[in-house]
Amino acid sequence: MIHTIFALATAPGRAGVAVVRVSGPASGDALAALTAKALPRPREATLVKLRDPTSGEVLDDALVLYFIAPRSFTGEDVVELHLHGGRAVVAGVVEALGALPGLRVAEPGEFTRRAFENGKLDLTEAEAVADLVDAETSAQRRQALRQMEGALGTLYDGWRDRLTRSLAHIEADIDFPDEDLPSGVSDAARPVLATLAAEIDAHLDDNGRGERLREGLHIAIVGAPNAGKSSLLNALARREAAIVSARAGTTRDVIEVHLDLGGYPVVLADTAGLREAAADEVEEEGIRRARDRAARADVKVAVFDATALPALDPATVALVDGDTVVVLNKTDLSGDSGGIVVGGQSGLTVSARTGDGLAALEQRLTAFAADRLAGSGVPALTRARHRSALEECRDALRRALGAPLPELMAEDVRLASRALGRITGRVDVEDLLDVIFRDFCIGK
Ligand SMILES: Nc1nc2c(ncn2[C@@H]2O[C@H](COP(=O)(O)OP(=O)(O)OP(=O)(O)O)[C@@H](O)[C@H]2O)c(=O)[nH]1
Ligand SMILES: [K+]
Ligand SMILES: [Mg+2]
Repeated sequence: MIHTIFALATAPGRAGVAVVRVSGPASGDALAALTAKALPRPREATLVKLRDPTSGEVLDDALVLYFIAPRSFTGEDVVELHLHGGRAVVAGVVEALGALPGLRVAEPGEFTRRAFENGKLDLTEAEAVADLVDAETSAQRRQALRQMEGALGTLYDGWRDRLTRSLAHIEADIDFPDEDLPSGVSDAARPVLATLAAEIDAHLDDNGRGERLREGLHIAIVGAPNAGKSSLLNALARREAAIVSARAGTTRDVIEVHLDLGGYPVVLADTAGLREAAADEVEEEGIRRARDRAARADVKVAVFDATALPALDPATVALVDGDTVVVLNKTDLSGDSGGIVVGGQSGLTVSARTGDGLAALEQRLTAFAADRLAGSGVPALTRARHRSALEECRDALRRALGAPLPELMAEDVRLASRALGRITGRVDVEDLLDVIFRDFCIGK
């Protein structure tokens, strides 16, 4: 029996409106039970009193919508209850729904999973629903919307169609080897497979742009103790996220803030000051974490202290590379000391205290973000899951191209096609679904 599921679709807590979603064959019955009335016309917002079916007590004056299968988000009968967003209202309605026969609370992602199982969405589109709900910046929103509209699914399905046609050619070769077919039909498949392998390679070779756009560009602030790293993080975040003090070795744990730089998501990390003689094992661990974070960051901000000039902290200098923005801080104290050049890069002069130079620093970081995350209009793969399936597909194509017999070629083309099909969910993906939909929150 298919259960009818329900859940609060909006964020929990007080709000102007809260939406409870119900999906499944008993949705209409549930609505009728709560209203003690005939069902409203489908897809037409209707104001009704919702009552507890047992006690008859009025729970809310609500706007309700009724969708009949298959014309709904999940492809099942769906009811949406737009309630006044108070905790007691929501609790009362949820409790009343739970008491009805055949209804149960939805699991995380279960609405979207049902939409997938009913053919309303492919897997990349379902994943995009989660990304859209999680999107914090405009670039993330655009990527999620594009994927939700099917940009990735269409690309992968198109590739899969080409493989299917090639496979037909190869199989013709196997089935009718003696017929007078134009010399070696499977030879005709070769250029098609080679082109596709090259296209997949180009798609994979994107520096993880789409995945990074989902997660944010990682920027690590590094420098000697007291260079002003935490002050700089706070100034960029426009809040006191990290403790600042005149004592060297203040910061130990890595402190992260999420920023929106020109529409690009950035995870900015403050780290412990680098020095040889750590005060204790806690600071030592902090420095280890700082180095680890610097090594994994997409971009580093190397902070030097203008009051320490002409000395430049050697541990920080050693970390400067092509992915580093060099910054000279505390220029409010140093008078006209001139700039610094580290690793061939002239440093930006800033003051975390007065805010001087911070706009230029933000611009430089935004340019890094745009360079790493901006798309060229081609949809980007957005998950490690897509990447590994595409690599599997490409490897199978390579094997197919080197296959000595049409039978072996056909087998590898089948494997390549299956790998593509798993991305969109066109082939057996039962084992994947729990993992994919587990990341959704309840009500999606
Ligand atoms: N005048 C002036 N003082 C600053 C500036 N930036 C930081 N400071 C001061 O320098 C001291 C150290 O600043 P922090 O931000 O704690 O330095 P840090 O690099 O995070 O230090 P650790 O966490 O110990 O490695 C504090 O007293 C700050 O107020 C600046 O631009 N100008
Ligand atoms: K400090
Ligand atoms: Mg600090």
